[in-house]
Amino acid sequence: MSTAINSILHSTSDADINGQAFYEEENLMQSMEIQNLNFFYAKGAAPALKNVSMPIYKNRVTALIGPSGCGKSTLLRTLNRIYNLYGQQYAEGDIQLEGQSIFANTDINELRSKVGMVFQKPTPFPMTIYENMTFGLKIQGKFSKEEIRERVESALKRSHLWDEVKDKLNSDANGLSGGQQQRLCIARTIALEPDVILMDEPTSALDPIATSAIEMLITELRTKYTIVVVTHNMQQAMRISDYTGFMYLGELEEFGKTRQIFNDPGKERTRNYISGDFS
Ligand SMILES: Nc1ncnc2c1ncn2[C@@H]1O[C@H](COP(=O)(O)OP(=O)(O)OP(=O)(O)O)[C@@H](O)[C@H]1O
Repeated sequence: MSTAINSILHSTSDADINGQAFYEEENLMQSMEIQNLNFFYAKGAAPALKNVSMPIYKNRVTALIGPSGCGKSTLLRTLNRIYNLYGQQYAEGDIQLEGQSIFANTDINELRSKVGMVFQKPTPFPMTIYENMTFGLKIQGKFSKEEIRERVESALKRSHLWDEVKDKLNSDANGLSGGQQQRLCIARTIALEPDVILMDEPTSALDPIATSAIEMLITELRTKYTIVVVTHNMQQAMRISDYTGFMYLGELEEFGKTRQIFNDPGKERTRNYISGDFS
């Protein structure tokens, strides 16, 4: 399947337990496409990802689930080539972003501004709230002061943080609560206006109220961004994602609409995992 043919008529019509067809989606676009991807942490090492192929649909939330060590974070980290920071690690196969290979002639900074990342633990830089927001924008070197100010305000508003921080933009970002710090990290990513936002267990360090705020934010953000989220929390995957990939031992065992994966998985192993028979 080529990303050049970006518009996909998704015409499955599997029935749910009540006999309703609810898996249909029309005119679904692909933002990224992972094609026969293998990943190695070192030369000669066993692959951590084996022949993974899957679409990442535009303006949808895709959850990656699976038991510990199955390769969820590894797969996420290939999508903006963050693994390139570590010398020996390499990927084989291809990943396309808007129809272009991210491996061919790619300016890595440009890729990372198009495919932003939010980590498990909130990681504000040791700077003020405002400086956290402007850091990436300044590195790009193409925005006026006024444009930067506008982007900061707009991203903080979209992340529902503006009202809480607008009077203390020059305070240390580490003075914010964990949930606020994570929303700041999301806002910082959004300020760069990426196409895709990668989130690696973005709520696992947060309490239930902060978790709920981030989940609502993710659901809202998908109107503008494509989101890929790694989660161990099956309820969370069901609440926030449109598509789910179940991984097992470095392979993509099953991929589909979240409702289908959770209501009517195609594979015994997926069924066992989501019903808690192994973790
Ligand atoms: N830096 C590394 N060097 C070598 N091997 C690694 C490294 N990081 C991960 N691995 C291995 O790659 C495989 C996939 O790990 P990965 O962290 O992607 O799994 P995961 O599904 O995200 O796990 P978890 O749910 O526990 O976070 C595992 O076998 C792991 O041991």
